[in-house]
Amino acid sequence: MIQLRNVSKSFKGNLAIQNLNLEVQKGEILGLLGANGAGKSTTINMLLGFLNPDSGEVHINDIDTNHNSQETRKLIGYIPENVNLYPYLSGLENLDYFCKLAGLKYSKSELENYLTICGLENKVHVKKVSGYSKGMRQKVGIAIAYAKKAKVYLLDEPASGLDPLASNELSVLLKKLASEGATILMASHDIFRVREVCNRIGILKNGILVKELYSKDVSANELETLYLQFMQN
Ligand SMILES: Nc1ncnc2c1ncn2[C@@H]1O[C@H](COP(=O)(O)OP(=O)(O)OP(=O)(O)O)[C@@H](O)[C@H]1O
Repeated sequence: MIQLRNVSKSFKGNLAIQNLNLEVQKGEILGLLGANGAGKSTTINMLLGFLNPDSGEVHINDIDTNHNSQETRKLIGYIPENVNLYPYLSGLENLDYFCKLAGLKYSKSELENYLTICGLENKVHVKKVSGYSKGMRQKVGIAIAYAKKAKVYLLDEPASGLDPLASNELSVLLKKLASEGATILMASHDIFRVREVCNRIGILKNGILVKELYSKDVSANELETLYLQFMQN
């Protein structure tokens, strides 16, 4: 579970996050929408324990990320927009390497299975990552988190630059992870993808959560209109 309570964060006197209260339950996918500079990455960086809030509390599964970041990071799978992998290793070798770094030793068939579950076609498991598309690298990134038994997934702009098929595959995978009990927060500019994949949506503007709603309560067009209204006011 993710919890932010009355969180504020400023950089050199400029407020990036103002009094943010946000919860994402186990099994839920929350989409954080907002323009450039709204505070989405700052929120994710506080959840990762890379930034400390000036005030308020940030918890992952009831553990404070500010004081126990090593512990909370073990619970988190972080998927940045561009997943960083070793290009001259295969997907399988990358997964093996990152699992070993985390102290996990899996058999080849277990590693293959994680990649397959995360949607990477069997025939490319042993191909060098340098030839992978962005979507394929993302699947390996998610497989690494999955193999590490992440409880919480944080995704920053996951759908950006993906073609519609890859983007749809990502949605299916995230819903599957949530159905297995993962807590997922994704920051995005993609109103339509967020509505399609997330149970709940938060709109951030200048570091303030100006709206929270359930995806089922709005059509894509209504969400777009609402979002634009907030951005223009
Ligand atoms: N390390 C930093 N030093 C100074 N200012 C920062 C730093 N990180 C973020 N900011 C500022 O905090 C505010 C929020 O930035 P943040 O990167 O969280 O927004 P964002 O919603 O992720 O934007 P984008 O969609 O462009 O990634 C912005 O005004 C940004 O300039």
